[in-house]
Amino acid sequence: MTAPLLSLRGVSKSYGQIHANQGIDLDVAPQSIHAILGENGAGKSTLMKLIYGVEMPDTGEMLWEGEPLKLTSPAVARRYGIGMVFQHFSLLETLTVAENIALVIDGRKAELIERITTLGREFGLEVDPLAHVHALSVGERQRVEIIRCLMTNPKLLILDEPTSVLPPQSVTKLFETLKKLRDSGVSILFISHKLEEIRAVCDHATILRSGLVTGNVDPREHDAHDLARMMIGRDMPEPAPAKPVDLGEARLELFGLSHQTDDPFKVSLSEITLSVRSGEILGIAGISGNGQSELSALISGETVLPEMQAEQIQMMGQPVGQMMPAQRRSLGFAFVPEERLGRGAVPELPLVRNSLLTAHPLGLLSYGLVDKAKARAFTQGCIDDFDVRTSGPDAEAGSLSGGNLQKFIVGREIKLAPKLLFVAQPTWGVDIGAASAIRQKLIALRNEGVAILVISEELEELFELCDRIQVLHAGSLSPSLNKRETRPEDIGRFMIGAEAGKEAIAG
Ligand SMILES: Nc1ncnc2c1ncn2[C@@H]1O[C@H](COP(=O)(O)OP(=O)(O)OP(=O)(O)O)[C@@H](O)[C@H]1O
Repeated sequence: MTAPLLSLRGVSKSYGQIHANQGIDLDVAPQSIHAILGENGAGKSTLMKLIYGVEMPDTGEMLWEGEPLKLTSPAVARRYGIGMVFQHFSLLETLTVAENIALVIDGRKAELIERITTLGREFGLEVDPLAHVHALSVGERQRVEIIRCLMTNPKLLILDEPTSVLPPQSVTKLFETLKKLRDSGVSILFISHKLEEIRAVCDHATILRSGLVTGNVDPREHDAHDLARMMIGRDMPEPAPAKPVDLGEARLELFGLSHQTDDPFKVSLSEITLSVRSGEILGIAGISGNGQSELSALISGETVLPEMQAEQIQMMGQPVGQMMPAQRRSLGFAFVPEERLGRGAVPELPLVRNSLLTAHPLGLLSYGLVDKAKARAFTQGCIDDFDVRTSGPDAEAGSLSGGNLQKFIVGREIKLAPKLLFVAQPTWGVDIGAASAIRQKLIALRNEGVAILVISEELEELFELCDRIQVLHAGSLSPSLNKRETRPEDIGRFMIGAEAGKEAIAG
């Protein structure tokens, strides 16, 4: 290979007892798209933090174009030409694109607008510099983040799971952009759990397992199955088939539910009708920002309806529109919110305390006090059953890697033995092995007669999991589509609103 742009030699980083990166050797070639692959908690984010100067290695050395590299902060990294686009965007919603960029890039406004437009045209990152960020789709926001990074003229661009937030159309566009960037001389480090994407866009892949490099391959020469084996160290389990189950009673029903909002950042819902029965999984497809969070809040009880609409949401045959979340849970409802930190778990609290948030009715309290032994046993059960990689029940939720925290939250809710389970983005950020384990558990629950509602942006996931699918677009829900009679393209048309008003195949 030509002399590397960036080299790491024997780089290690530990957090207390946890060896997040151990003796990492890595060479990133100029003009390459280089994937970093690994299970949840394998150490990918830690490695990126070292390369972007957010953290410093305990031992080992880094070289930039053959010269020793010491990064004491992201500002130093940027001076070398290392840029990073984070998974969670950092744009201010009330400002325009140009104003956001002006916060970090020097230059007169007219000049910045000109540069934003030129870069956009050159790399397929078109976005209106005068648009307010709140009015942009997720794909457009990501383009703004990438443009902002490009305006610092990076030689190395780090993208942390850039496709997890994007609808399929934008993923294809992003890949074209990345190839153009590579051809113009930029190297890209790309973290993703989606093996097919890595095969489509990357020319090199480094695989991490438990903080160690376990492989360096050309991903185009290996199929997704091979890559998965290198990541998890064993073969992938086959998906569990959904058994034919006699459908039972309706456990969640929404009757023509409309909900208006004056908030310009929120979506009003119109005439939402759906029903989930015992023994089935209903999926809600759609690009986020089309009313998913508003619908979730209404179902979970975070948003309570006025009295006249109380009957429009029913759980286990009872009107719940006016009930608080805890009352709904007492009927046998469990919920995994999309946002793990803050909504699904409190980052500063240990896992054992996070168990109590929703599992306290399982006898974890006695006479109003926490039964410590029971709470620990429940938490340890979740950790064991859902293969949560952590030091134990006392670990702070915020110290778990994203995917491991997701496994913990899904596990906690499943262990409540709900009658009705609502999961938003069940495998967001979860690695391929754990994602298939979570899906298997959901299908097993369905086979046992639980009613399950899933919101997901990943069509493949919905096709694997669901019996029926409905698509949410601009606050309206499509008719129910029976999975067996539906193709992904049919769903895709509803996702972009092209099918609105047409009759669909009833499920
Ligand atoms: N600030 C921290 N304090 C304690 N432990 C940490 C910290 N940051 C990371 N870890 C631990 O280091 C290990 C590697 O985590 P890292 O976030 O790098 O994994 P990852 O491969 O990016 O995972 P994911 O795909 O789930 O995001 C994990 O065991 C994690 O719990």
